[in-house]
Amino acid sequence: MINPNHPGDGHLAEDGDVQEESRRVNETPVEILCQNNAIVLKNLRKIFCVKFSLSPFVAVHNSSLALPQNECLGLLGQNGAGKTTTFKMLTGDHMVSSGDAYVKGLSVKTQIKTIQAMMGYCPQQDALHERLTGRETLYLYARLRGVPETSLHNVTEAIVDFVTLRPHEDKLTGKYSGGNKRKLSVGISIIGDPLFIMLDEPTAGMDPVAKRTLWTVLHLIRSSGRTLVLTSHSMEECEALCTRIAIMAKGRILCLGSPQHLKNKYGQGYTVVIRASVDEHGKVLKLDEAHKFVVHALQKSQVFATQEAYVHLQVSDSVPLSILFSTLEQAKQKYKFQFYTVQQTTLEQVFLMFMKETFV
Ligand SMILES: Nc1ncnc2c1ncn2[C@@H]1O[C@H](COP(=O)(O)OP(=O)(O)OP(=O)(O)O)[C@@H](O)[C@H]1O
Repeated sequence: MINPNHPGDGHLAEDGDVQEESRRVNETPVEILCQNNAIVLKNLRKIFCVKFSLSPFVAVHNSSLALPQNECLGLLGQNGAGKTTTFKMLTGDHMVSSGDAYVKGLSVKTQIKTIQAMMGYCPQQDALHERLTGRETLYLYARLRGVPETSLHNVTEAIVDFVTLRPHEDKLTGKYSGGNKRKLSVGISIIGDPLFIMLDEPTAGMDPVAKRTLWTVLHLIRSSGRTLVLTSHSMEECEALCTRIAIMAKGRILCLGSPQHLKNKYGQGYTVVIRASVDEHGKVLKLDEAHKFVVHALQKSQVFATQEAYVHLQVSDSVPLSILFSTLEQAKQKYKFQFYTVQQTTLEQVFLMFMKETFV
């Protein structure tokens, strides 16, 4: 994807929605943007000076967006896309190189202390003291947050239940599993009922039950008028929690919108998965022939990924389902593959397609 607006700068193209949002944010005075939005990024840029390298490294290129209160923004992208760097400029962990970001109308460059007082933060690496128990940790952070002594017990008890740490509250955090450490870190971030909650990969390493419980908690928190920003590698998590998703690559926001909008825009059609047969020596049989037959017969389809005995095809929704199924049945008879599945494109597939297109 070539972007004429950024010559020599990675040549990645932002989609129309991102360009429109950037134009709107950059042309509107900050005071007006901040009246209607909880968080505003205005040409936010981060450059790192790299040791032993003459050229500085641009980790985040001029990001601009405005997020209304009571929304949850998900930053998605491959490793090194610039999610954490963007995030850390909002929390004050990284200095901004140029541009600015505003939280409730306050600049992260000049008013970060006031912003931090309104913000809960779950960093990517758990910042826990391993010789304190979970309960002691919550007491410590609640005191630091300024929770009155008389409320300490109730506040910490509620959080222990919220993040399902009751069976582990009196164990030393140094003995916690990775998932329980994440639960405690998320618990710390919601102490004091902050207006803004920043979560860097909040559910990494959690089991599926704990994850879903936490999604419910975060959903409730957002419904009560809080604004959330999270980074995640889980599309399922973004679909469950985020009202807006920004997909990043090489320091740029490439597309922006609600999960449904992104699916409608990029995920039109069906994903077909074919599982080929395998002989007694583990050799995959006639997978190439089978998908070539299907792609040729359907025309509006393409191979999206192959993996051992599986091939994933993207099929346009202009192909009638009757034709799609009869073609797949014919191919199944002809090439004797084990089975096939047809499903509507998910957000995960949108993301993978986007990344594939971006990095070819
Ligand atoms: N302190 C630093 N000095 C130099 N380069 C850095 C620094 N921190 C991050 N980077 C670089 O900036 C780029 C973006 O990193 P960042 O941590 O924001 O990515 P990410 O999208 O959060 O990735 P991940 O999903 O792996 O956490 C990477 O290429 C990284 O190597």
